[in-house]
Amino acid sequence: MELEKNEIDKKKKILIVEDQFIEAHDLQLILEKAQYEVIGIARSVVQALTFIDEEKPDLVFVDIFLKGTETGIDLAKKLHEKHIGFIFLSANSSRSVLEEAKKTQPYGFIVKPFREQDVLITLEIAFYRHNHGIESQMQQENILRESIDAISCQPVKWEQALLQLARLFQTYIPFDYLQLEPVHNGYSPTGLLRKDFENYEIIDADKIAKISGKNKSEIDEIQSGSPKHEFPKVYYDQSFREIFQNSGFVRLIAATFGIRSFMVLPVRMGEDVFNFSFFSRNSDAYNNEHLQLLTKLESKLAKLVSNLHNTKKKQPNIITNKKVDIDQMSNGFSSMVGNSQKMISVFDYIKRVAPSDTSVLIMGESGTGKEKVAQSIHNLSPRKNKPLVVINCGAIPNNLAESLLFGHEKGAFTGAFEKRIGKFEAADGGTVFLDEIGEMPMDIQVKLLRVLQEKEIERIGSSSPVKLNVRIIAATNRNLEDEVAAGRFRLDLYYRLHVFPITVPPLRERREDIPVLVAHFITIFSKTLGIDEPAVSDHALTQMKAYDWPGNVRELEHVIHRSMLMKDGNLIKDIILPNFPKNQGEEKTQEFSIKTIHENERDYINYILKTCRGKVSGAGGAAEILNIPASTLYSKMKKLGIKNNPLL
Ligand SMILES: Nc1ncnc2c1ncn2[C@@H]1O[C@H](COP(=O)(O)OP(=O)(O)OP(=O)(O)O)[C@@H](O)[C@H]1O
Repeated sequence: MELEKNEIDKKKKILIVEDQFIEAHDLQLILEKAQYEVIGIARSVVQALTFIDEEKPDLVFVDIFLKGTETGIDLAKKLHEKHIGFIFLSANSSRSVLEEAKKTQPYGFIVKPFREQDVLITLEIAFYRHNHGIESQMQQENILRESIDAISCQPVKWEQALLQLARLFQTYIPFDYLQLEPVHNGYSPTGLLRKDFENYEIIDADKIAKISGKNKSEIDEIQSGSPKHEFPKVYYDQSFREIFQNSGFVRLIAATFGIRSFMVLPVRMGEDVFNFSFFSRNSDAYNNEHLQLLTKLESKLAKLVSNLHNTKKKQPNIITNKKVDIDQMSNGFSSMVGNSQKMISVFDYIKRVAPSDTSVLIMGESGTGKEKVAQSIHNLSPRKNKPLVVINCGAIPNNLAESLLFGHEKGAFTGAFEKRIGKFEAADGGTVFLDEIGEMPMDIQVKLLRVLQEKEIERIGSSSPVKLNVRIIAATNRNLEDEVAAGRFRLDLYYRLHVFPITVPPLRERREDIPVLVAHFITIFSKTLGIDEPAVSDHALTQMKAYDWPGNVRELEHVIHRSMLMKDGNLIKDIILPNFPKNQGEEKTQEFSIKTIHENERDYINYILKTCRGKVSGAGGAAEILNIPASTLYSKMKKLGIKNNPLL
């Protein structure tokens, strides 16, 4: 960890925010002994902010529970906005507090009473994460800059370039609808609506008119009557509700595509302004980091737009409203399928993390596809032509673990007749996938930490370490935080691995994926069995969608295999489902997670009503936004059992 040691040599400035005198003092002694400069001890958030303004600290230790009206979590939110790293100190590790605290993105947690070594290791990790964060932000910016330049220089059509841009942005700034629109020249936008992981539909003004049921002149009017965006801004929660009320245009887009947050960057090109608007169906899709990244790209985007605009003028006959396959390349996803929003997010994360050397921690229940995710990351990385070595940490006998992972020299122990290369060395240049990392023995965890930190291993019986270049991907179906709390997993290792977490959702939370997974497994098994692909009856599909899938995708795979062996003719009529009691050990949210049209309609009306604070009729009311008479809305609400609460 050379980087951290050098940084420590520069005497990092640390602020302690802790109202317990003895604990604050102990911490100060530990830090000063380790050559950190403690700039002060604040007893409250107000005091802390004064210290922060006067002497910008490099890192802050924050007690979660502080005297006064504001807690350590309130301070953490402010530190996050100021890009100052912080570590929480807490005696209380209740899950709800931990969840709240985690949302503020701390660099670490220390549970009181703390030991000196816990403090120092957590600090090292914190500085590593801080530097790593800055590094990866710069990497993202560089990749985007270069790629936008590359798109600008290509002699491609306007829509093709936009699709490339959408694909590029999606990895760094997620969106469901991206719109590029000149501000002064009437309403002639080009929008891209995400259909699934790789497909976008081009939406122009005619299409918006068609989908929203308004004519073009009405839309022009809405557009010209809506406030213009002067500055780059993120709109979510309250600010989204306000702009929703004030801007007919935002209401139109939100109602047409089910949008709940957005971010806009006005790109200036001389007198002209061109808005880049990213819309999402998630209410918390965008943050200030996204905005900063986007703002830094303004000049590149201006150049791109002026190039594209010129191309567009020369090509009046562009084809719009066409579903375009954005990525003709093979996607590298190790034959993973899924088109639910949740799996599309997983694919986005994979694509984003694959090119770097960042460690990845994949979490999810057994059989959800964690190993597939690891394979995909490897296949999409520059290491793809080097080995991917899979190690099942739960299956290694304790006494053999070290030799198996790190190798041994000849004669290192009784029975070591020959020198043996360990799994890590075998993966040099490639990736090590540590499956079931939660089951790794404690003494091996220490050695793994060393591989991660110092990038070297030592074979048993050898006194000289071997330098290694491996990327670590780990997976677990256990809750590692619980394992840490129970003393079975090292906190420092957890933080080292948790740099880029990906959670693979259980199948019961993405039942929309069942038809594509079924089709996928049918194709595979038909090939191996040498038979024609059978059809699946509606009844069988309904059975599968209603089942809880405690064994996730692996269980679905087995069920399809069994059903194909027992099928009647060329049709799978019934599915033989294992006799698991429903809800076994798992929380069950709904009988069917795929919603009916009525349920969707009810959710959407409820959402609009909430946005309009319960106002049904008149200007700015839900009926106006939904573009239906108020009487129709009232009868729909009655039919769908919607009770309006004007205080919402
Ligand atoms: N999205 C997917 N598309 C296609 N096949 C999948 C998908 N997800 C999982 N599978 C298949 O389901 C089976 C289980 O997947 P995998 O082994 O990756 O799960 P896992 O989460 O690593 O399981 P475990 O926790 O038991 O190690 C495999 O045969 C895999 O090919």
